[in-house]
Amino acid sequence: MSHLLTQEEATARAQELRKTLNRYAFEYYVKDQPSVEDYIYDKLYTELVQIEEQYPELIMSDSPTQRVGGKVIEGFEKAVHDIPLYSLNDVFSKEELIQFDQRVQKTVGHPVSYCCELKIDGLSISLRYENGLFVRGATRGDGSVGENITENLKTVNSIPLRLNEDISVEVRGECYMPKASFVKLNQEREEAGQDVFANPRNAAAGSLRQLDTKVTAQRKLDTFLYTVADFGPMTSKTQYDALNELSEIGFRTNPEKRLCNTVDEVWAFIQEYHDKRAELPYEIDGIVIKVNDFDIQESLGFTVKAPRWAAAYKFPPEEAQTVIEDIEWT
Ligand SMILES: NC(=O)c1cnc(OC2CCCC2)nc1N
Repeated sequence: MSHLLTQEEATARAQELRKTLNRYAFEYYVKDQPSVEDYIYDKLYTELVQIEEQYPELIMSDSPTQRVGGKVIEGFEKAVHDIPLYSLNDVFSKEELIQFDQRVQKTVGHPVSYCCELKIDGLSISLRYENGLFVRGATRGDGSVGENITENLKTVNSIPLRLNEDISVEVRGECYMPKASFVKLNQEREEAGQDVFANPRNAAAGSLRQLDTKVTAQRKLDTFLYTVADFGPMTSKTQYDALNELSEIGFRTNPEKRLCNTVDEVWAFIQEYHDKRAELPYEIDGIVIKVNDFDIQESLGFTVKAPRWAAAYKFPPEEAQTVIEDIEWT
């Protein structure tokens, strides 16, 4: 119980509590390695809530008390992407994968290494940080203009409100609903006589388009980040290293990545995760293959809509689910 603190004591204590609580939350939601029991977190959280009630001017944007939502907004403002979000060229067979690799080698003049990642079936998001603080979150939209959903994304526990370093970057990734959360949500909706969501991707889209952020906060969404758009002071020269650097500065990244030196190694990764797909705690709809070296990516460039240095190998849809309707909101 915090006895009545002076303004100065409260300021110092609130800063210390934000720092400690954000570290505990990073360990729990991003590294999946909590270092303290929940009751410790809850006790400190309650103390911070009391201090913020006593001194509301001490409520900072990176305070964990801001995650519970509660703002009801009128609508979503537009969010212009200074650096566009690209889509991916799809391939559907080993032959098409080999053709992709041949085209890359022909342009580059030598074999290249690929960073292979699971293709998470969620919603693309772009996150902007200034001096370490989360300042804007947006949907992909048409790649150039999306919707500002910052208030909703603040309720997603794996999105850091403050990075481990006070740097300015813009990163992109996927916001998704874990399979277990999807099943539980649909059971609740069915019991309440509401429509159920066709799949976790629709459920995530529906959850992020909520104007009442308290509803978003209850939906247990999660993230995997995979692209650095504005590097700021980040130094990675390859996609594989960039994924590790994203994790170091505070983002949740998918651990199932693999550096492949030949198209046969890429194919082995594709087969391995096609077989593992059903046991993953989140839905994937394929594998993303990216030329690993950023300088070589730059030499390959982009077509109108997609990079020449990446391909998405698409898995056939899982057992056909009755798709009620796809929420048209990319
Ligand atoms: N859904 C995914 O998991 C995913 C999607 N896209 C990308 O990379 C694109 C982004 C810009 C060019 C390549 N990687 C991913 N892992």
